[in-house]
Amino acid sequence: MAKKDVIVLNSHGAGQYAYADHMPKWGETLSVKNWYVAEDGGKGTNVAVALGRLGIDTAYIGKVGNDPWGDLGEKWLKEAGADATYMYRTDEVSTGTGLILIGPEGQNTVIDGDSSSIVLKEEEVIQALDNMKGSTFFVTGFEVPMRIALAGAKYAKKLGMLTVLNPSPLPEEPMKKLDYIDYLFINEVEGRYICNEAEDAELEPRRLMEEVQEIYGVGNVIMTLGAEGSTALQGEEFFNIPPVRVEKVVNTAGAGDGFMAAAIANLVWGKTLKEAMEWAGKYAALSVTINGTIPAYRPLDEVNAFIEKYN
Ligand SMILES: Nc1ncnc2c1ncn2[C@@H]1O[C@H](COP(=O)(O)OP(=O)(O)OP(=O)(O)O)[C@@H](O)[C@H]1O
Repeated sequence: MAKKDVIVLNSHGAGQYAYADHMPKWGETLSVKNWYVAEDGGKGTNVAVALGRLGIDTAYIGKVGNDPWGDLGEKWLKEAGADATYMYRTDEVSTGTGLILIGPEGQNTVIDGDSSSIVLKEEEVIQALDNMKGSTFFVTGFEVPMRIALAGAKYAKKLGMLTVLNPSPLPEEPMKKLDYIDYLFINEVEGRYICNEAEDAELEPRRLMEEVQEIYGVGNVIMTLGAEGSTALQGEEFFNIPPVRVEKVVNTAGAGDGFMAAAIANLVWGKTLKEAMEWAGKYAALSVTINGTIPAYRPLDEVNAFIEKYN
C-alpha cells in the first residue's frame, strides 16, 4: 500500500505559443517567430510538481495521450519527485494542448484541443485511491470532468482523507452541497461568480466567503486576492493575509496553483491554516517574480532563502 501525503487529481496539458505578424487565411502557410511549448502543466501537474519540489510525498492521478505532451508531464512529475504511476495513458484523445497565436499588438487567438482528461474513468480514479489508502490529503479541480473530480473527492473522504477542491473552471450550472470537501480554494472572481455577484460589486471578502460557506456547506474557504494577498474563513474565524510586495512582477500565471500547493504543504507539516497561508503568500510572491508557470515553482531551500531575505 503506497500511502502519500497528497494525491492530486486534475488535468495535464501543455500550451504552445507562437508570435505572428498577422492571422493566416485558409490555405496560407504562415511563418511565425518564436514557437515554443510553455511549461504550464494544467492545474493537476502544476500542483503536483509544486508539492513534489517542496519535498511533499505526492501522487498524481489523471489521463494523458500517448504523445510527447503526455511524456513531458510524466517527466515533470518524476523530476519533481512525484509519483506518476496513475498518470493513465490513452490512444483515444491526445493530451490537452492549445495553440496560442500572439499578434503584433499582443492580442491572442487560442486554438484549444480536447483534453485526454475527458476520457478519464471513475473506476480508474477509485482504483488509484484504493491503492493509496491511508493517504493524508486529496486535492482536485474541474479541469477533469466535474463528475469525476467530485466522485474522487467523495471516495477519498470515505477513505478518511482530507479533501481539497479548487472548483476551477467553475461550472455554469450551480453545484450541489459539497459537504465532503474540507478546504475550498477560490479566487475573488470565482467567489463573486458563486455568489452571483457582479465582478465589481461591493460585497466584502468576509461576506462573500460566508455566502460560499453557506452555499456549499464547506467549513474552510480560502480566497486569493491576487496582488492584495489572501483571506480565509475557517468556521467562524476570519483572517486576512496581507500581500507580499515584490520589486518586479514578471508573470502571475499559475500563482493560484502554487499558492494552494504551498498552503497544503504547510498543512502536511502540521501548521495552522493561517500559518500555511502566510507561508503560501511568500511562496507565491517568489513565483510571480519568475517567468513561466512550472519554472516558477521553486524548491524548499530556495523558498526559505527568499523568505529569510524578505523577513
Ligand atoms: N502581483 C503579486 N504580488 C505578490 N503576490 C501575488 C501577486 N499576484 C498573486 N500573488 C500571490 O498569489 C496568490 C494567488 O494569486 P491569484 O489570486 O491571482 O490566483 P489565481 O487567480 O488563482 O491565479 P492563476 O489563475 O493565475 O493561477 C495571491 O493570493 C498572492 O498571495
